Amino acid sequence: MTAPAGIQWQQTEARAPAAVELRGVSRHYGGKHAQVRALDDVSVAFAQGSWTAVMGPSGSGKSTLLHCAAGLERVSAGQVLLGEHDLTAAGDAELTALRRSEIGFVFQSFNLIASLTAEQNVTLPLKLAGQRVSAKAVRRVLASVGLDERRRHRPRELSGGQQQRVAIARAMVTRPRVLFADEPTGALDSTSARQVLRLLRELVDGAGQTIVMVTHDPAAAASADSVLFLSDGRIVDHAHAPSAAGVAERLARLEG
Ligand SMILES: Nc1ncnc2c1ncn2[C@@H]1O[C@H](COP(=O)(O)OP(=O)(O)OP(=O)(O)O)[C@@H](O)[C@H]1O
Repeated sequence: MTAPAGIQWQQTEARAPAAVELRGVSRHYGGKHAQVRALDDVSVAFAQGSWTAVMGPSGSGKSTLLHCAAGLERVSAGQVLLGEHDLTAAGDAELTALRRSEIGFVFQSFNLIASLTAEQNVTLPLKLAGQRVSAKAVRRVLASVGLDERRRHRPRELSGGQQQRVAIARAMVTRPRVLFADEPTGALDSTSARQVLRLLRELVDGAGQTIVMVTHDPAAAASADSVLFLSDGRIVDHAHAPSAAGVAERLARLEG
């Protein structure tokens, strides 16, 4: 189904409240004469407990959408609502506090701190958020990603897939309202990628986690509940429970 550009798009038909919502969000870069509209009047609500993949050609605004929704970047116009919090109205200190307690972020390149063990990497967000550090809770979250026995290892002593699972544990330790993932399987071999996608599915089905994930990989996108397609900074299509072949075909049409 093709949605008209800029249409308000609800993530599921279900009436679950939105974990994060963008209302008429635009993000422009550059000056008056060479302006790029990275996001152009995007409205979308991501329901609690849903997993959405964001796809689109290179430069279509996927990372910008993720960064604006996660409060990593300010919008040029519109509103970003994270539950009851309006990120666009928040001052810098409030935004930092919200990012630390309500948002988890996973990157393609893991971004673990090389000098810290897996356990210390996972502990860090709790310390930054000023939360009590429970060694038991840290071990529990490492066990939930299958890495309790590797907790004393440093990133260089772990495989890419293991490092990404530590990064997911680190993002999840503060129990964020939304987990944002930017190409989480982009640097992994297919077996490790499948493991990471299985883990994300467990978080959604088992813990009701909300996930918004940018990916270029149709197989990864097909692991999500639904897929949002961007082109030129606008939502132009969406698919619910799509197959990898269906996703690849829609993407090819956009890239064509
Ligand atoms: N800091 C910036 N300054 C100027 N233009 C930017 C900046 N960040 C992004 N853009 C532009 O905004 C548009 C959207 O970029 P964005 O990175 O969101 O796209 P994307 O879909 O994530 O691309 P890719 O798949 O290649 O990572 C692009 O035209 C890009 O060049």
